[in-house]
Amino acid sequence: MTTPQYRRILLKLSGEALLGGQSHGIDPQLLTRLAQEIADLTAQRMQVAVVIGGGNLFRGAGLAAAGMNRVTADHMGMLATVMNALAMQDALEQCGVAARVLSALRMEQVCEEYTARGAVRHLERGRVTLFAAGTGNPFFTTDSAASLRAAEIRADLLIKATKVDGIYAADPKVQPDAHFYSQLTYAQVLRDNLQVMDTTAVVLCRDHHIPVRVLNIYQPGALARVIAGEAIGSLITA
Ligand SMILES: Nc1ncnc2c1ncn2[C@@H]1O[C@H](COP(=O)(O)OP(=O)(O)OP(=O)(O)O)[C@@H](O)[C@H]1O
Ligand SMILES: O=c1ccn([C@@H]2O[C@H](COP(=O)(O)O)[C@@H](O)[C@H]2O)c(=O)[nH]1
Repeated sequence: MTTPQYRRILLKLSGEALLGGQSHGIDPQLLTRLAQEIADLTAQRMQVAVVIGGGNLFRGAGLAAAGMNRVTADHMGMLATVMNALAMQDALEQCGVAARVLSALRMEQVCEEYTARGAVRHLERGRVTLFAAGTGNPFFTTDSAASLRAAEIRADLLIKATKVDGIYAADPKVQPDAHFYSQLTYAQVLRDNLQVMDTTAVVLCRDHHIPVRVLNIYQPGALARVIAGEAIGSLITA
């Protein structure tokens, strides 16, 4: 086993990718595989915090485009992230790993309320912490929540596990021949308006010196390889 290159990471998992091959909900096999990969990291004494998006269930912008009040729509989006976090908490527990969902919106019958101190305490005790309900505010995304939480808990690295292999000069789903970047700066991502992560998230990571690695969620073993120091996907640094 190689020595981990990081002590505390924040892993942002795409909600939409959790669909796997399904038309809605969560692919149970994909969930179990991801939970096992997270469990493998904790076995190396890594502290792992997780943010899961809500794109497999609801996105506020999509609901608002269909006519719903945007704030209500974003509340639904945030609740979707709570459901995904609860599913991952269960999958982790089935792998024998202690996990806690900490929500930015209070729902004490369901999970704990997020506080930075509470999160760090859980992490230091070896529990995977799942940050749910985004930032707790409408008009934000879970990418922004991931960078905010990464700054609050002083994560060494933010990993964005998404549906593409990394960062390209343009959306590879639109331009399949777009140039792939293995490493780039926060300034370049912002200047070229690369849409893989929203601007707020990139700026927060830049201001708090948090490197960001973007990789493909569908690539089994990618997390362990990154933690061992392999250069998979794309790395954003200063
Ligand atoms: N320059 C780019 N490089 C890489 N991907 C890009 C780029 N521009 C746009 N994208 C798109 O961004 C998507 C990832 O961003 P998005 O925020 O939608 O994430 P997500 O990981 O699916 O999150 P969620 O489902 O949780 O909202 C990729 O699937 C890709 O199609
Ligand atoms: O801080 C936040 C984070 C998220 N939302 C809403 O949730 C959905 C799902 O998140 P994704 O990042 O799109 O996966 C998002 O579309 C927003 O509607 C939020 O309001 N505030």
